[in-house]
Amino acid sequence: MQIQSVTAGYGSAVVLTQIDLEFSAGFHVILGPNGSGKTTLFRVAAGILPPKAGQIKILGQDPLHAPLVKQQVGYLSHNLGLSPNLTVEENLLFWGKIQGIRGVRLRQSIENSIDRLHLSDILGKRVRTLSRGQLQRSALAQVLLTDPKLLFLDEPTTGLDPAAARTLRQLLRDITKDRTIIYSTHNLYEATELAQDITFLTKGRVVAQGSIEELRRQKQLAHRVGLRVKGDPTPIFASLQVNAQFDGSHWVFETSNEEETGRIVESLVSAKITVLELREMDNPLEELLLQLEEEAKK
Ligand SMILES: Nc1ncnc2c1ncn2[C@@H]1O[C@H](COP(=O)(O)OP(=O)(O)OP(=O)(O)O)[C@@H](O)[C@H]1O
Repeated sequence: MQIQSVTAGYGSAVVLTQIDLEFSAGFHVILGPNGSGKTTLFRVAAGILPPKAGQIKILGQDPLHAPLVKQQVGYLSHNLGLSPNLTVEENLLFWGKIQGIRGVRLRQSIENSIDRLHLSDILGKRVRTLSRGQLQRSALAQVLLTDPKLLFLDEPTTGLDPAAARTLRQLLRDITKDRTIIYSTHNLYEATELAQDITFLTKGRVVAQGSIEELRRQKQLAHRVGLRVKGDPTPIFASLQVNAQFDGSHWVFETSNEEETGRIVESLVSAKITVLELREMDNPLEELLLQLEEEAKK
């Protein structure tokens, strides 16, 4: 999907300014502070909110001129879009009919959704009686009913316990193939785990985009690496001019990229130092987010 020179907002207020983005099949994460415009970007990109300027292309078509293309779009919003007084199954049936699915095809789609999202135990429950995790799963089942090729998921794991969030992430990984998933979250661990690339929004503008490695290079972020070893690594660190500090369990040092880390580990192993553990000491996205927020204040 493509977002071309888009400016958008509400009434006279401009929220997004000159956004140019292109997303191919795969998993794309949008990060940004509260109010930076992530939901607004989703609403414009999904063809719900018309842009003030610029153009959206979904599978090559502008949803404002070719509204049928919106059938290829699934959008899981903050409010989840379920009717509270209907049961989960009634919601699925109702949504399927609104989307023009009927008969055997509707039954099959509902069964697929029930299977994928483990809904069989709660099918007969009224939505207003569901827990947060059950709500999220039901809403996602509804979104997936039409088998959309383009999925917008606005903070889908918010409010889920760690096990439920992990289950949902696993499911999303399973369905990514052949789909474009655009995903917003405030959870940096989740972003690191899932993202093929990351787009940072600040004050309605794209301030950085790329894979984590690309962003690290662009913003010259150092890797802070911790090594737990058996043996004395200090002679090797000295010969490689690595300034490593022992923090009580790990030798911690900065490297500029993964290749350099690899060379240090190889040297240690060649010198018969056993490497018990290698870990990244900081989440690079956290560093990046803080750096971008600082830059935005200037
Ligand atoms: N329906 C609306 N009418 C007017 N202004 C709105 C509307 N929805 C959002 N805004 C404003 O647009 C700006 C961006 O909001 P948006 O919800 O897109 O941000 P966000 O990055 O998704 O935030 P969060 O991380 O808190 O969910 C905010 O200043 C918000 O007040």
